[in-house]
Amino acid sequence: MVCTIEISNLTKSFKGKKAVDDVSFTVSEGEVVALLGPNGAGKSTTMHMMLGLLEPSAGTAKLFGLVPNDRRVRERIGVMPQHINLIDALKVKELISLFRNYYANPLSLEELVGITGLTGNELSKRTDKLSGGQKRQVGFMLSLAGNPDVLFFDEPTVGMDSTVRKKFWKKVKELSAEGKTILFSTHYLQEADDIATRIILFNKGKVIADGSPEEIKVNHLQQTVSFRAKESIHEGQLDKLPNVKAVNVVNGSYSILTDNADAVLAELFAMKIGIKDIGIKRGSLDDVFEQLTDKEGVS
Ligand SMILES: Nc1ncnc2c1ncn2[C@@H]1O[C@H](COP(=O)(O)OP(=O)(O)OP(=O)(O)O)[C@@H](O)[C@H]1O
Repeated sequence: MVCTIEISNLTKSFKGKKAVDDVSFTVSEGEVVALLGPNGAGKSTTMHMMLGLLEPSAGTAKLFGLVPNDRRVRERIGVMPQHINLIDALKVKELISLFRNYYANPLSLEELVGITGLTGNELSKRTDKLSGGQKRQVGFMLSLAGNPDVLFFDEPTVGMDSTVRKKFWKKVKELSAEGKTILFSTHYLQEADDIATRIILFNKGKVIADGSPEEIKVNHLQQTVSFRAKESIHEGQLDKLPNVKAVNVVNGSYSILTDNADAVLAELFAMKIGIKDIGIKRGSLDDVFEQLTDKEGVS
């Protein structure tokens, strides 16, 4: 796999406080990576350093082995920032033409319109007459103008209604199928779970988990083993078992929180307490997010 993005020990401090703290990772060609994390976790700051919009306090960000501000990099990337500022005096169509002129091999206007599905009426509007959601669609279009290999979307779907949001992700999936590398930040765990091949979870400026949505769930998610028992269980007996993190009893039904449900079940059977009505529940990505960010203590 060709390494497209290489982040090494990236750090950014604002007034002595670390917004991004010694972050390292690589992204290979064709990956769809979600940067996930609570407000202020450092996602945008990391992205801005990758794009050469912010100078790192320490460490490096390289794209295609080059510094982000290199012209050869700029020609191969497309960016949809969190706050989209369009030139007010221009009509959408004029703005797109302007952007297409920046690139050696731009997509045609027809291709770009086809991708985002804006109507002729919207294309003839001045950009200051667009709604917030329409501005984001134009931002999406502009990010694709140069037919880039790598796309960066910073919280792309904020302000999009559900229809536009669905269309947007459908298109992103198509772009990914074409082999484009895509990096996006989001607060919406469902989006990350549905779209990303990989999630990098940020908290307090650090990467606290990195893997496919499935790997993150398997490696980081605690499970709940629930059961009833024919024999009585002494108080504290379950808490002493090696893989048990917490025990809850409601009306004779036990719930055990654990990282290893198989081991807990083996221990319960070995106790010969006649366990029955056994259930194992593994939570969602939401639970992982809460567990990991809580453990690290979100400020
Ligand atoms: N220009 C700046 N000056 C001072 N502090 C900043 C600046 N930019 C970001 N920060 C701080 O850096 C930290 C990380 O911010 P960042 O915007 O990267 O987080 P984020 O994960 O993208 O958050 P959100 O999800 O809210 O967009 C925050 O504490 C923020 O206040």
